[in-house]
Amino acid sequence: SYVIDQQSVVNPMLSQMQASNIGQTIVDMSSYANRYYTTNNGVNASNWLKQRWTTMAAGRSDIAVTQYTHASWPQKSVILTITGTDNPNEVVVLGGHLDSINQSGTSETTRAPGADDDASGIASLTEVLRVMVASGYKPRRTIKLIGYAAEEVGLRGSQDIAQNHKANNVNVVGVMQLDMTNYKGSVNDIYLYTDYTDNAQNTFVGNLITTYLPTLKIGYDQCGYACSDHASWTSAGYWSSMPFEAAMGEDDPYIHTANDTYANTGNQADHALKFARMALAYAVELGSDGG
Ligand SMILES: N[C@H](Cc1ccc(I)cc1)C(=O)NO
Ligand SMILES: [Zn+2]
Ligand SMILES: [Zn+2]
Repeated sequence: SYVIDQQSVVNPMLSQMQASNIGQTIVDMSSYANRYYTTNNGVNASNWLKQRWTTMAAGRSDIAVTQYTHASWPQKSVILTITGTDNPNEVVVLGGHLDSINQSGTSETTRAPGADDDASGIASLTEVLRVMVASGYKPRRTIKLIGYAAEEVGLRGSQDIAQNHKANNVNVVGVMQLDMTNYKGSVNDIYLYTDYTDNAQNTFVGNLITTYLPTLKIGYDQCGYACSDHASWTSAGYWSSMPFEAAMGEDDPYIHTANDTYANTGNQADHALKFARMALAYAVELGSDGG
């Protein structure tokens, strides 16, 4: 049952969230030539994120940051775990992918800044982390923030991780994917994709938006294929949602090229801030349930 009852905790946190912080993370991540899953740049970008999240979690003994080693390529996924206080076996997952790609082929020096795809999603999650730590928020359930490796080459990092959670019978109660959050290509603000996701959870996410972000307009659409890491969790039997920046065909036209830059999303992160706020509400409302 998706009860919305944490207003006194969520609303003060929402007002602390700032687009400028999201923009800085996008700039930092897109400064690597690329974040491709097989390059040294790609490996270094993963290590950068691990260090960044580790620094942000300093002082919190309930927060651990690890890298997930994938057998057949060098770029690691990054997993931040906030262990729940009295209901830690129930797990809430929020993710985005840390890799990038250039559709013409990506070698060590090929330019693939991936500012929107998907530094924007990682940056949105990073702002969620910053505000949760600043507020001293401690969830009852365990919350995991995941930067997946190798999404662009077949959702491979999330496939490994989702299947690993399934094999270990981890009770993941919900998954949210943020892949491309900063290019406002359509009339509505947040588009909930209805294929390869869970309908009941999508309804909950819609209710979170109307409750906490009432000025935002919600759209619905379908990818028609497994278009991001949420599909790995769905195929492992978990409930996932994929809030996306635009309607199909109206998304960022620069993705998978050297022109997927912060400048090409207007050197601002106002659109991504909507997704960060939605993600915070999702994390706290689901994370605060006692079981
Ligand atoms: N294909 C996806 C992005 C993507 C997802 C949905 C739609 I509609 C259009 C584009 C991708 O590149 N993810 O990294
Ligand atoms: Zn992509
Ligand atoms: Zn993507």
